[in-house]
Amino acid sequence: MAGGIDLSAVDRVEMLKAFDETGAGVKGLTDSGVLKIPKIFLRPSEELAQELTRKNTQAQVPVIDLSGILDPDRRKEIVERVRIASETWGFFQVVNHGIPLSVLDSMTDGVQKFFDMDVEEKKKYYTRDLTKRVRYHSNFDLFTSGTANWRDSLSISFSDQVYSDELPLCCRESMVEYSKNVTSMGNTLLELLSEGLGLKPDRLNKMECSKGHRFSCHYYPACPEPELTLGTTQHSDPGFLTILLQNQINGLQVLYKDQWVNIEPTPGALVINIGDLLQLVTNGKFISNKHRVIANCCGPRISVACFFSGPIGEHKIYGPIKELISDENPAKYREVTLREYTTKFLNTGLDENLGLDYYKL
Ligand SMILES: O=C(O)CCC(=O)C(=O)O
Ligand SMILES: [Fe+2]
Repeated sequence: MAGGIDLSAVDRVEMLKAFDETGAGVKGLTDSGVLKIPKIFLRPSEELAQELTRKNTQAQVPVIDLSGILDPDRRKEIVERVRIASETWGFFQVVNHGIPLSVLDSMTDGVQKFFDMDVEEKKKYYTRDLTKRVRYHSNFDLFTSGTANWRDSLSISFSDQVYSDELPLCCRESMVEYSKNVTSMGNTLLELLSEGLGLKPDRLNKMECSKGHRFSCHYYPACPEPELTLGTTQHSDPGFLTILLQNQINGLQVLYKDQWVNIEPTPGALVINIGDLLQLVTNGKFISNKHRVIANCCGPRISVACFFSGPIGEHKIYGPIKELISDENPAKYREVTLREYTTKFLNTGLDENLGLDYYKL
């Protein structure tokens, strides 16, 4: 696809290759002082035209206070808020979640340190080989998407075993610490979500929804023409659940009632969202909502998305949970192996992905 701009497909591929070969990413462009963004980042004009009418500055994503979660009455309240947010927004922020602010700050500092390294140092990790556990790249879907995004990323896959000596030294300790904390929080959230579905607290964890997680550490440099591009194209997340840490620079937006709503950075808060696989196993009760990141004239914006996507690379099958379907409420989605599902996601550009529609019955 040649995107919606005046560029032949051949020219476009050449430009993408030239950009990719630098290994310097979008940060390299801003560091070199570009004043105009290269054509590969330009969004189609019809998409830009829609922007003017699609903003909602009033609505606010629910913020849920997790303090007192072990007290039975308080827990009921929290479960109810989590349920409502998951059925309506598919997004919420959590505060008083128990992860110390120092652990969050050290994680974003670690990401900053990684991207601040010399290009030659960073290049040691620059790869599009999906079998690598540590991958630094700009736009995982650079060659499959219509428009490139104004961001670079460092992607880390964790399994039960933590391969800490493979992690870049500048952020190793903070990543391992954050990974421990976020794993335990993922389990807690899946318990709350199970209870919100009227199921036993361990139901989703028993399905191994929180087994195997991956960090996407995004770096969004300041952009000289932010209104012409995006930090992240609109999409829904493919996994079960995402826990997102963001620094204090705005940009994340969620689509609510067909309008974009800002998710304001709140110190110490984490953003939680339901992914496509959780929508699939809950038979559509919880929604995996579209979101995106706008580009910004100031920066860098740093975020760390932690995706819980089930046991990586396995043939495990997921479909709507039996207790949630009935004659009146039949299965809306077919069963799918995790391998088929993941392969499909990774081979499709973010802006071309049909999400769950592909698995609808
Ligand atoms: O950077 C962000 O705030 C969001 C990133 C995101 O949506 C993703 O990695 O799936
Ligand atoms: Fe996302």
